[in-house]
Amino acid sequence: MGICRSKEKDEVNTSLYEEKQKEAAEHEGAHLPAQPTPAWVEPGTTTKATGDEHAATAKATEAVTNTTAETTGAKPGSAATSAETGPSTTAEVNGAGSLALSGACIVFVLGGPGSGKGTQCDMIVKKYGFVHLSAGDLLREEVKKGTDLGKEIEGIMKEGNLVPTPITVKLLREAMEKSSSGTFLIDGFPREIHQAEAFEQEVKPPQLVIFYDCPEDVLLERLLKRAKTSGRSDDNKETIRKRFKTFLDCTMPVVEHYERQGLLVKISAVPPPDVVFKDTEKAIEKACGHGVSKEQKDLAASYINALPDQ
Ligand SMILES: Nc1ncnc2c1ncn2[C@@H]1O[C@H](COP(=O)(O)OP(=O)(O)O)[C@@H](O)[C@H]1O
Ligand SMILES: Nc1ccn([C@H]2C[C@H](O)[C@@H](COP(=O)(O)OP(=O)(O)O)O2)c(=O)n1
Repeated sequence: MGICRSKEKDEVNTSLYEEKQKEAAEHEGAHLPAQPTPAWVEPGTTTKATGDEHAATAKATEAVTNTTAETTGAKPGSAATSAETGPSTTAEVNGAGSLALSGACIVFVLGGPGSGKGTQCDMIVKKYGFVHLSAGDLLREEVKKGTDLGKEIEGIMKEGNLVPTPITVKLLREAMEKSSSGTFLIDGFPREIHQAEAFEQEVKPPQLVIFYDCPEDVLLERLLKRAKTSGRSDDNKETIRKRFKTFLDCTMPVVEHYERQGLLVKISAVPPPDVVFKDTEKAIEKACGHGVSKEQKDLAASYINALPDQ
């Protein structure tokens, strides 16, 4: 294995940062801002950094913690304000998970690279009006910004590896908090057990986990076809092979984890999209009810807009 991140690998950031802070204070009297402890790290449980592999994580997570406070406008009780107020975290402030999202209906959408997660999510949104959040898209948006953090993320994705959990969970939680909807499709997440634990602690557990099952030869063919138009730097043969390995090593344990919990619905992703969608519909309606369709929402909005001003 070796390419999956672990809770310990991400915790390493905290200890590296603490070491840097101490060094700076000792040698120059310089002061680095306090770093918020990730919600799942208990005080005093951080592990020691052991190699270069950890340095990349440290740099990337350090960048995200620094930009969090700058970009989020530091809402009360958010991870951003905890940078200023010490050890309190979102989970501590709100209890287990985010209070604002406690009533949300969450569906995780998993499957190998190219299994059709995005395709099915688009169809679900059209029919049921969920908010679709793709972890990969959120990370690619960061890359597009061209920031130091974006460059770090780009390097990790090009290698077919997983971006540190604190970064992905932060991006997802912020996107969820910005939305007024209570129903979310979280696509391409969690990619490893550690991500599932962090999300469940910071936000809440999912109602349903859909797994699109597809053999590698079919996935490869689809991805190579998609590569002609996607413009994605990770849609090349070498990176695709690495992504398959990451999926088997890191994400399949997540699939098995939710299967044991009775939350998983496994759907064959081999047939054409509309056939796959028939099974998708059944899974969604069983777990979340029919919800409010997009048409119903649009209709309601048109009535509200037509009301005369008070
Ligand atoms: N059921 C399917 N049958 C054939 N091709 C599909 C199917 N679902 C998706 N595709 C195609 O496969 C490629 C990968 O689909 P996408 O939805 O981007 O996958 P993912 O989000 O899982 O990476 C796309 O080019 C898409 O058009
Ligand atoms: N939870 C996640 C989701 C995606 N990533 C990174 C690593 C993945 O190879 C890339 C692309 O993921 P995305 O879900 O967009 O695409 P594929 O399912 O691989 O086609 O993003 C991550 O590190 N953590």
